[in-house]
Amino acid sequence: MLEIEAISRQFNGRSVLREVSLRLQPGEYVAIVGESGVGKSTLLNLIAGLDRPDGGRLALDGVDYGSLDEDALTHLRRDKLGFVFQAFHILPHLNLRQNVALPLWLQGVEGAAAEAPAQHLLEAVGLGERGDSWPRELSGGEMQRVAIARALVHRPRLVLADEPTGNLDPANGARVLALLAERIREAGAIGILVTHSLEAAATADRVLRLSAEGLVG
Ligand SMILES: Nc1ncnc2c1ncn2[C@@H]1O[C@H](COP(=O)(O)OP(=O)(O)OP(=O)(O)O)[C@@H](O)[C@H]1O
Repeated sequence: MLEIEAISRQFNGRSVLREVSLRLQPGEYVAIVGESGVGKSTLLNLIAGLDRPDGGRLALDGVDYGSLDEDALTHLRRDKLGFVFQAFHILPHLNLRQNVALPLWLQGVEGAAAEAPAQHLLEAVGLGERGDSWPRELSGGEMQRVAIARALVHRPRLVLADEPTGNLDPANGARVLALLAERIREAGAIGILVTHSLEAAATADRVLRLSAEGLVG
């Protein structure tokens, strides 16, 4: 279970999140919408353990983030999280299959045991023929699909996606959203999709709106 209890975050004395709370059970997939600048990415970064709240509590499967040092948070991210960022963080010196296999390598999975699921995910995002290509050869939308494949390859308990279809045409956008929903449901994972697209949000089970009043469903 993901527990977010009254978390707050300020930047330079300006309050961005005020006592935001949310509880999600395994298998729940929600979309978060809201005006630009309201704090959606800030909230995802806190849930990912990439940033710390100024107040409140976050816990995943009973483990309180506040009790974890940076190393332990890195391990939690490595083992339990799949994150599709707005900037894709694709590594230029690895080919596409290797980029997708990376979360498995970090868990100590090697060789075909990592490459086969990576290839499978590349096929699922429509890049099955491109495993040997290099990131510099890709379009923005192709990079985005590689990032999504990489976020799902290690079957994470918690999938966070920040505007994952921003660079995609409607057909590829729909394909990626269907893949996200399918993987989350199949694995009984928790999914959070941040998007400005109401059409994309509708592919989740529930849509929550973030505003100054908090998250409203
Ligand atoms: N590291 C930071 N330092 C200072 N201000 C920040 C930082 N990160 C975010 N902010 C501010 O917090 C506010 C919320 O930003 P955030 O990116 O979370 O919004 P968002 O809802 O995701 O917006 P968008 O829909 O435009 O992506 C913005 O005003 C932003 O300038």
